Amino acid sequence: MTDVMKGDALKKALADWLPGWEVASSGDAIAKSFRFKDFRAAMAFMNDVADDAERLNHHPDWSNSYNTVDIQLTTHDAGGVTERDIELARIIESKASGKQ
Ligand SMILES: C[C@H](O)[C@H](O)[C@H]1CNC2=NC(N)=NC(=O)C2=N1
Repeated sequence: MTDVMKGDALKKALADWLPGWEVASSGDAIAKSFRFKDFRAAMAFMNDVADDAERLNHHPDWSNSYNTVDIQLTTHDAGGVTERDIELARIIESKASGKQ
């Protein structure tokens, strides 16, 4: 199983790779809120990411309200943030870019 990332190592990974992502208050997840043009754009984004989540067998914890999608990523099996979350977050960044 992949190692859980914590503390400064996790903060550095976010600073280096994932602008706007933060460690959730629980410390067990990384989080970012995305805002799109409208509800349809938010749904299109979620469907787009869903295909990658299935392919990776790694799924976001997320919610939608109109044009906003709040995302938390954690590796449930490991009980914290792992490289798999960083990988999915990077995909999410690329899918969101230019659409917000
Ligand atoms: C059985 C199945 O492989 C696991 O439940 C997968 C599915 N998707 C998952 N997604 C996430 N985010 N964390 C997991 O630990 C996880 N585990």
